[in-house]
Amino acid sequence: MSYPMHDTPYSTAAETMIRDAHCFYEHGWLLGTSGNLSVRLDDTNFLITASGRDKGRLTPDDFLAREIARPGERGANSSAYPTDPSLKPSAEECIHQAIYARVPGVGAVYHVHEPYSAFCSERDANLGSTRMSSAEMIKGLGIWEANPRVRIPIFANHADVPAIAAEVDAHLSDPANHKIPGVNIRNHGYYAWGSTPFEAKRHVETFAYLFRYSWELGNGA
Ligand SMILES: CSCCC(=O)C(=O)COP(=O)(O)O
Ligand SMILES: [Zn+2]
Repeated sequence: MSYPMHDTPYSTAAETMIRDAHCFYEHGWLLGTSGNLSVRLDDTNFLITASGRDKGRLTPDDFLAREIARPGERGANSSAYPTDPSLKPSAEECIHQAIYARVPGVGAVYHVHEPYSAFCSERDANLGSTRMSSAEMIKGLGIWEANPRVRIPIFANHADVPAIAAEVDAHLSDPANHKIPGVNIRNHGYYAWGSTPFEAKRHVETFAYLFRYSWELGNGA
């Protein structure tokens, strides 16, 4: 399977994810093949990491293109882009599908296994969300209001991943829930998205700071 030439949406998306994944890996947020990344290619397709790859050492051969499902549909559609048929998409593709289908203008979805998000999810499971209380860093989520009241929702980590995706899909079917560009999966890790890969990366890093801040401060309420 030949990798599309340089300076195509496919090659640019792959190169961006290789670079961003390496950065997250160095932080310790993608250890042991954990996490997955995707970038939109056009109106109807995105490029996603193949399942089980070393996210610290991704190569251009570790991605495959998928078609975006319609809202509420379970997506698992191959794409018109050339894709090695032996590659298996991320086991969590359906969560990426729900985010692309429900949130208008999403250009990238990044999922990391960052430890403080897991600590906070255990502590705050009974509340259903974690309060993000560092007012200055909340600006990194694109929220600039004074005294923002920001909480990131926590979803159950069902063994059946499509069941997680169905709950994320239901949550995002309400546009009022689009203000926070992320969801946390209990004792697992979080998803963050943005209109571009740059913005998705900024949101991943901002959530990492905010979860650690919340945990270190012991601020669970
Ligand atoms: C040790 S990682 C377990 C699976 C997971 O949660 C994950 O994020 C990676 O799954 P993928 O199929 O995308 O490699
Ligand atoms: Zn995961």
